[in-house]
Amino acid sequence: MNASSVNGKSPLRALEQFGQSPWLDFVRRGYTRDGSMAALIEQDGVKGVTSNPAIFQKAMGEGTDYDAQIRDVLDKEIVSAGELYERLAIEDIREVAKLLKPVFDQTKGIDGYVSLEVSPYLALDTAGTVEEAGRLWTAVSEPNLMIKIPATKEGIPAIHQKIADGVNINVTLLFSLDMYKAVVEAWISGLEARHEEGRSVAGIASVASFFVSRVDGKVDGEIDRRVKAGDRDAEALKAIRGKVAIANAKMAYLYWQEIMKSDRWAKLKAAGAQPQRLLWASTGTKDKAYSDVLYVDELIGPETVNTIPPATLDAFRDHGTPRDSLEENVADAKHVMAEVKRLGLDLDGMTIKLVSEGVVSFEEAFDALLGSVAKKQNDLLGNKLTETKLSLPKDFDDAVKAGLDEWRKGGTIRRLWAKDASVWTNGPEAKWLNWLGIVADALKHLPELETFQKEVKARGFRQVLLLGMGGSSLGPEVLAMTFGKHEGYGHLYVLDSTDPQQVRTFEGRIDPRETLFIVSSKSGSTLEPNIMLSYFFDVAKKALGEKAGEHFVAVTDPGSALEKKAVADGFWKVFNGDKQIGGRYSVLSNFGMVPAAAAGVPLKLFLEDALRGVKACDGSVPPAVNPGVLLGTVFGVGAEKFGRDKITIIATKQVMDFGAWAEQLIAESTGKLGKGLIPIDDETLAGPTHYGKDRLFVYFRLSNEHSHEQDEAVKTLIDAGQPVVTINLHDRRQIAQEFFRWEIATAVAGAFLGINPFDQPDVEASKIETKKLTAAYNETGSLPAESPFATDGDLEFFADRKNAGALKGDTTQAILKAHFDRVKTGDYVGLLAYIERDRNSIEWIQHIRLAIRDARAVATAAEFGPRFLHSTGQAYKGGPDSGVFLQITADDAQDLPVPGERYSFGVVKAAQARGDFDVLAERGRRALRVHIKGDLKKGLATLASAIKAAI
Ligand SMILES: O=C(CO)[C@@H](O)[C@H](O)[C@H](O)[C@H](O)COP(=O)(O)O
Ligand SMILES: O=C[C@H](O)COP(=O)(O)O
Repeated sequence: MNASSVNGKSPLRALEQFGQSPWLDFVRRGYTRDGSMAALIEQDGVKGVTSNPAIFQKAMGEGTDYDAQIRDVLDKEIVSAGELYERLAIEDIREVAKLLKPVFDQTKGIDGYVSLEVSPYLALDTAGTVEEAGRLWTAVSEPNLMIKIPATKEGIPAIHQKIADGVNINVTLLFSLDMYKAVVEAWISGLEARHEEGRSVAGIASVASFFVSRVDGKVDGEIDRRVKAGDRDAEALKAIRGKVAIANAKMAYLYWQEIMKSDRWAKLKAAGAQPQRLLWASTGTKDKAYSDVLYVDELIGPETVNTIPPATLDAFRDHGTPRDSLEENVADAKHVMAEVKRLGLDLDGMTIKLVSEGVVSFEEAFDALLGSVAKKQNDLLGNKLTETKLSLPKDFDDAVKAGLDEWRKGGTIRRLWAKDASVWTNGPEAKWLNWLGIVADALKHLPELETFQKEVKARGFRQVLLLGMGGSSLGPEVLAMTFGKHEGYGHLYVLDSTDPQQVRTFEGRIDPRETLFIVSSKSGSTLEPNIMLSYFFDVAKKALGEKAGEHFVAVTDPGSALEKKAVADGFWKVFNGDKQIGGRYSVLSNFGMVPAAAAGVPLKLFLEDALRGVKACDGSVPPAVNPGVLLGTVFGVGAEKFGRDKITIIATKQVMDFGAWAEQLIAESTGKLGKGLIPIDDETLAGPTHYGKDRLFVYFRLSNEHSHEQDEAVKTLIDAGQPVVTINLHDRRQIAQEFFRWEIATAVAGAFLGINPFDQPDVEASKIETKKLTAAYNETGSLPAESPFATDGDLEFFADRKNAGALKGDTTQAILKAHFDRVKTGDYVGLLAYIERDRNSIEWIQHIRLAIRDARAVATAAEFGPRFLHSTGQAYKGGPDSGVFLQITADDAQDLPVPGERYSFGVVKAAQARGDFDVLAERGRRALRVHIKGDLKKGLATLASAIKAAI
């Protein structure tokens, strides 16, 4: 038996004789399950348990204790790291609560509690704390649970509220007498509020966790600093070293005794309330010069709790000195406090600092904890998640790490999820963020989509033709290209052009009698889908008569002109979008899901994959392991710090159309105010010498495709020091994950660039210019006259005065040479072709872009109008002034009328090209338009030779 035993009991067991309840400041599943915790309760008289983020970080961050439950959860559900942590923590807390229940019963609810802390991220958020405290209380649902709320300024009203709600509360991070007084007030007034409302105040337990050792840590540090600096009060300072924390705690106890004598308390006590006890926390000795049981020995007194970490508990059991120490030497304690004042030690300032440091250190512990949980989750999910590998030069990699840490410290991904516009420009961003919740929403409405899918199948459509632009067409196009045709469903075609020949080609691919037409337009007022609708409705009417509407479905925002038209024309169905989701962020909403349903894509599986992406990018997943933040940080840091703003997307064959969607997302979101990222899609891979230092490569790779050659080529780039992000998809369906991940990444990159990633001012500008021109046409029957500044055979050259002035020359080659000679290192060349996007023209434009890239080692973009106007067009006009553009227009061999309009498709396309050019010119961009007269094929061939000769 130990020398300090009392009445034959171990020092630990003896504490109860002095009215103190020892609690254990520790939780770990293995410890609970292997009987160790039960032994402490039974043999050592431990009467309660506390947890905190740091404790859980140690428990969950190491070992395999939690793997079985993690596996079990992941088998059944798709969850975020935050949700997973909560499941684990709740299970731990419930298991401990069960072990402590006998103590709770025996002590009639005085002891036997286990504490679970609200997220430290909410420490400065009253409403969030109130909500989470209530949620955790309900989720654990054990009578002997205490919810821990920190004693911050914002925590105080939450404490009041939750006590009034009848929740057991452990107030944590309490360092000063003043704050303790505020806590007591919150507790007592919370009970009073209940009492006044006639609700019972019995059985509501509370402790105020007064932190001890950290106070000495802070004060002693200051004392040491002053002594070292030769302070004239050095001796007096040394005399109180290691004594302030205990004296401070004793002052709190004196205050508690006063309260217990107050009339306010007497009333509540008479009504059956139980006192809020002081709990000594942070009682492990940090300074090795002191006794390892100092903060237990000296703070023993009636109606108190000491929550003791395991090592201190062992030490106290071994050589603690139980005695009534708390009320001992009170005069000395007062003297110490007086000395603190006299010696000018700023205890108030230090305790304020301790609170904020305490919050930060719990946040950091929580970050680490969630990081470990996310990592474990990723490991266990394996191939169910896409995989990302960064191959960045050292300085780039370091800057990315710094950027991620900046996001971690700022809690920025949580702020993004909370729709906090200060992440970007403090502008109207918050109202464009409903895409964050759209997948969960779509899953809720799955039955509606599945019914539609069944009906489509039952009606036996053989083709599905989607009419839409940009955000309304590019996502569906990825689905069509990536997933192909599904048995029993029609082939999905996506038309996003006003080129008469292109429209005609699509018309030739369908039979209106067996086609389902999907007209997609968020605004419902976009020119292209409206005229495509007029045209194809006419086509359908001719084939189906009055029943034409039954072959049409509209996807549009509620109340749009398209919705009205759809109703008036007897469309089969109208699906609504969400007005708080912009087009390019809408693929996982009805804008992607309706065509997916019509094409027979397995919706549930697709959305579940999308949900995996959502959960992986959740606000609870720390930046370093959050795939969205990671990619966005690489983009943002690459552009801002290294000038690597050409996001060059290399993809394996089966997933290559993703680039066309990503291109719009990136360019339209970030390319504004002279800043931005320029996506370079589908530019065939070459050797390192063809690339400048402005590139960042993303290798989007379906792992089961045979892409050995591409892999090797990418490796060569990495070896040559080019930065490459490799994204491995294990299944095509994981495109769904990547959709969401790239949306987050774009929003994150936007934050790094300091722009609003949800508007598109310059796209609007060209729409206005086009409208002016088509309106003029409707009035006059022709577009405003224009004349080329030069003509060479079948090629005519147009430009604004400034560009024309810089492009002097009589021959095609001379003009083109002058134009391409304006290309500098770090620039990119954009070929903007307003012609039919068919195999020949795609081959032509690819051939030319590669020739330019190889001759000038610059990035190239090959785009078709008017499609790109709703996509990269934003960045070309609003982004960095590093683009050199060659617009290509041509005579239409055969125009196509737009039913009900004076203008034709050809006129619209011409107006769009001119509107586009006018805005480029107005923005001072280096641009030239070449118009091919007569035969297109011949004209393209002439142009190709001239370009090659000019570069
Ligand atoms: O607040 C409670 C109990 O209510 C404790 O769990 C408290 O968080 C811990 O005692 C401290 O965080 C431990 O502090 P320290 O030993 O790291 O200074
Ligand atoms: O990216 C969006 C396009 O500009 C089309 O807009 P919309 O869906 O309102 O027709």
